[in-house]
Amino acid sequence: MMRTQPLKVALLGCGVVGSEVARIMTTHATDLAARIGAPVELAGVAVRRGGRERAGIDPALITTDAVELVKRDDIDVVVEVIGGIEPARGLILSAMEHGASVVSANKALLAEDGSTLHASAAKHGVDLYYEAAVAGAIPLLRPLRESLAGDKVERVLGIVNGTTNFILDRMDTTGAGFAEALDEATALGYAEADPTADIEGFDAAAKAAILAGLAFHTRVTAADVYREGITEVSAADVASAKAMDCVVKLLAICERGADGQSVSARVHPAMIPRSHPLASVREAYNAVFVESEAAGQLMFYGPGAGGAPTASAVLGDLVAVCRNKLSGATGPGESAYAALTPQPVGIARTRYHLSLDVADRAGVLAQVAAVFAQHDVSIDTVRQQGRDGDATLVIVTHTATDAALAATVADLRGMDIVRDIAGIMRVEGE
Ligand SMILES: NC(=O)c1ccc[n+]([C@@H]2O[C@H](COP(=O)([O-])OP(=O)(O)OC[C@H]3O[C@@H](n4cnc5c(N)ncnc54)[C@H](O)[C@@H]3O)[C@@H](O)[C@H]2O)c1
Ligand SMILES: N[C@@H](CCO)C(=O)O
Ligand code: NA
Repeated sequence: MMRTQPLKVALLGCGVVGSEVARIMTTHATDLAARIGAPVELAGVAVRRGGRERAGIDPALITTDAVELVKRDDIDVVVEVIGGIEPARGLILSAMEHGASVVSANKALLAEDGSTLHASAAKHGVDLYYEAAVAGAIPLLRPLRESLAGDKVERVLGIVNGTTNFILDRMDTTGAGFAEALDEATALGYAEADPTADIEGFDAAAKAAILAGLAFHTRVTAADVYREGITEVSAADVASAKAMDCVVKLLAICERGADGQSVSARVHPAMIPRSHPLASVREAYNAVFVESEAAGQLMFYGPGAGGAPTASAVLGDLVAVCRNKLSGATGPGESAYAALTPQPVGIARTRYHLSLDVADRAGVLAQVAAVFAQHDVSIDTVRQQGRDGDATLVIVTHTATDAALAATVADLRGMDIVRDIAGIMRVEGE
């Protein structure tokens, strides 16, 4: 039975994502009503600066006073697509206090202070959904929160930032350096005017924190995530990867520790074999593997950004929270019961690629190998290229801890026979 009284939605922010949310709410109104069981009505749109016409939005709905909008008694759901920590956090908390469920796309806020938002949602008996916050349109958080709630997730591994994937893909296909590829990403509208959050890995680290929290039923914040961006990835690194039939990707990796009591989350560039499915993720696409005990390996792939794809995820959440409102229920809240300990990256074990310029004379390889052995870092392969009395040793290790590799590199740097060390990069996916 269709309820005639509409559910009222307040939209906070009308930028890239917000304008698409408003458009889809209008153009799909009949279908949305049928799927929810009641019409949904856009009851107010908060913008930063008024006085501008916004396509398809009744000017009477526009306000520059988000604070008042979220306090309105008649609002059932608040959709927050402003971004950043404040005023988004204050507005969401106020909306919940006034009885509204919240849909947000705000990874920065969820990764910094998701538990405060979840606690407020629980206290006020409302929903907090945020599928759009990680990997845009790709259904990923709901599968983790709901579909896999009966399984035991062991590892989440993926490409969760489209801008950096675009840049690394260009470096791989054209041989361009980082700066040149970034310029192209900016010109094509993939990178923002200030690309820091993407290229330094902050965006991916926020997403990794959210994924780790959901996967392992533990509170994980952005500060718990080890983070390296892609600004130091050189054309030479990409060429070294190619020589090993690998490609460089910015990966987010969330793992349960071997002790069963800890979790590690990290974001860094890594070489992966071209035969690995993540190697075929091109341009600005995202892809995430989830490995769980009973299900095995699952792969989620699709557009991780953009107005319409992100709005698709927001609308899915809007339908879910509206259905919950009508049935008087709420969806899953925060699940942090496992309370695993977030671990520093030093304990994570990965393989490493490094390239050493050394003097080309008898005994050098043995001396270099001895330093690896001293730190219990086992060498998998060594490739030597001679040039003008010097030689380049391209070494790939077996799995080692970050701490052991760092100590090895520090000792190697102190040796007379080692002229330079370059291309230090983790190797994943083998
Ligand atoms: N664009 C994407 O591809 C994408 C993908 C996934 C998630 N997200 C997330 O969605 C959110 C919105 O991103 P976006 O790309 O639409 O950003 P945007 O900058 O295009 O839009 C944000 C809008 O909020 C407005 N705003 C700022 N302060 C405000 C206030 N106090 N009251 C009302 N409006 C205010 C700004 O004027 C701007 O128009 C962010 O949290 C972002 O991380 C975006
Ligand atoms: N800047 C992000 C947008 C989606 O969160 C990206 O490049 O993936
Ligand atoms: Na998503």
